[in-house]
Amino acid sequence: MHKGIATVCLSGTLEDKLNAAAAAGFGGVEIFENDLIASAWSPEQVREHCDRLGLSIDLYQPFRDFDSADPDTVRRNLRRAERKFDVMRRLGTDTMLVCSSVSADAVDDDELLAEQLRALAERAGEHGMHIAYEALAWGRVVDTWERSWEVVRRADHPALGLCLDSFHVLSRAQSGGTSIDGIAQIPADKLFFLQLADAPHLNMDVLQWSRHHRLFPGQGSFELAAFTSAVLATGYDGPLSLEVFNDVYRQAEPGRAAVDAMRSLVALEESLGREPAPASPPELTGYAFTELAVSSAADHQVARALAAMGFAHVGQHRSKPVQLWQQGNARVLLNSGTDQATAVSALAVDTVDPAASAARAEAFLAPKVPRTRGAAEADLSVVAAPDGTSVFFCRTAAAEDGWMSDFILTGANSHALAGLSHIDHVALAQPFDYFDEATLFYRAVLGLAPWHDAEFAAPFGLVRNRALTDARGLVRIALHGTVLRRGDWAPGVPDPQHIAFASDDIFASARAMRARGAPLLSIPDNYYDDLEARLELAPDLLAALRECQVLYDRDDDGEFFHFHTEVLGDRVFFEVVQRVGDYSGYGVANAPIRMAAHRAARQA
Ligand SMILES: O=C(O)c1ccc(O)c(O)c1
Ligand SMILES: [Mg+2]
Repeated sequence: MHKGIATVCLSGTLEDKLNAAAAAGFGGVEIFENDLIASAWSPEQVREHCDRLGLSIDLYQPFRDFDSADPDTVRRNLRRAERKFDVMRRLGTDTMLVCSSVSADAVDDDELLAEQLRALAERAGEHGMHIAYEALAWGRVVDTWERSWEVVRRADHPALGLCLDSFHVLSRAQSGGTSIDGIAQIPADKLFFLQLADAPHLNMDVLQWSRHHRLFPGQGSFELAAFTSAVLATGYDGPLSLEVFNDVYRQAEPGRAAVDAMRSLVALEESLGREPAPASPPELTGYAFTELAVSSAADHQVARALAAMGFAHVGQHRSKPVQLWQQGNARVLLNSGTDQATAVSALAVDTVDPAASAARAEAFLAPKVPRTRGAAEADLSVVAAPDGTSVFFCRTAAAEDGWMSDFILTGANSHALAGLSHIDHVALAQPFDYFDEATLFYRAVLGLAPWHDAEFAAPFGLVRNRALTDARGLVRIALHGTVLRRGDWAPGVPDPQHIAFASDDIFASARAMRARGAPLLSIPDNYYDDLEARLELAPDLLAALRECQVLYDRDDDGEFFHFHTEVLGDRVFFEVVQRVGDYSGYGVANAPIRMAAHRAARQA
């Protein structure tokens, strides 16, 4: 389908926005008048530039509050509209957006409102143009799509139709004010335009919600696929046009934001099952490995910690300063060949079809990471996640030509000295500005689904957590970040990252690691006193938790046990977890305890 984007979604001047939209592969744009008025280009020059870029101008939005109880205001608005039809002719566009009025003098009479819109449509028709009428959720009188349809139906003019905007419809539907049920019955020739935006569920003033928090489809919680399907069921075949007002995207580099936006439409089309969509995500079977870039100073520190946790140095890369450490099926690469401070530099997922995974990543515009590779080394596909972490597609089971054959085995044994079996999850702090982009990236590229969302009060600020996982829970990625960053007081671990390993006997793992001298994190006694008060744990269990410094959580599905190492380098630590029953969370309730404990450990 024809994909468009409103200029309000992107940062910069009109020229910046058009160039970014075209580079990301959009076929059209909606131009908001302010962008044109501030442009040094004449409407003809804008049109020529769009032609050169292969962009159509699908819609022009020149003004608000058209209708009025005051006849003189209506007369002036009609005169102004005539001038704008002229601008639209010069731009080469034929659809004008008119939103329902938010003004105190908005017409509160469907018949009169229909008459005023008919007068506008009559003039538009004379210029070969159309009016798309849109109900704003906070419109003074018309605030649902049903009411806007009633008015358009009454006006009964061929040059007047509807613009549906998913935000207005779905935000109102959340509070029960409207529903998508009747949309499919709108005649296609009366549906002139479709604007798409997602949003997180928030309980706040709808105008503020719309102006600051809209998101690209797939980044929020709205049912965009159901909404869009209802619209397409009418027979609508106009543009799918993104209209996202968002504080981050309005400041972000427009080229990158436009790619993110395009990714959201490709994903939406896939969920509609209409287009020749990218092949569905190949099944993931777990983590092949996680790679840490280690600074030379921390190099030995991380290796020592892994050894004390029961890992063995089982392999050395043939051509790079990279070590493979392994315990059970948990594999960690230590790469000392970068100049980076110690950090998670790559995730490698095991997929049943690495080539198909890579093709899917390409279809979703994931940036490829160029690699150097020695003779006879595995040809691995790598893309960059929004925070810069490399994502590899591997198939560890394919022993002959798999990634592990790039390593010369040391002969060390990888049996589970401390009971670790595999990587349970990887947790990555996200820069605030990339949080939503990262959600969509992992959702689209890896086919993960957003799972647990949580916000919690931590010692150094509110933290937002979002975990994404595949259907079987074999690849879990936990994203987190501060909701707001202010000032430079930074006593916590800056942008922490951790790798969590699974154990099926957490106490045995903790004891084994302690005996081997692992740098495990101490937990305050207060925590265990509170656990006892809250959860009435059996005395033996509580004693074991306290002795082993293990944190505990439970919910209706099961129980969760976990403990952590101290921070290695500036920001990385390890976690060991045990899931019991169907517990699928991450012990978020304990995160503030862990953060305070990391701070205390650094001061000690
Ligand atoms: O926030 C607004 O004013 C506004 C303007 C135009 C739209 O299409 C819309 O959905 C909202
Ligand atoms: Mg809109």
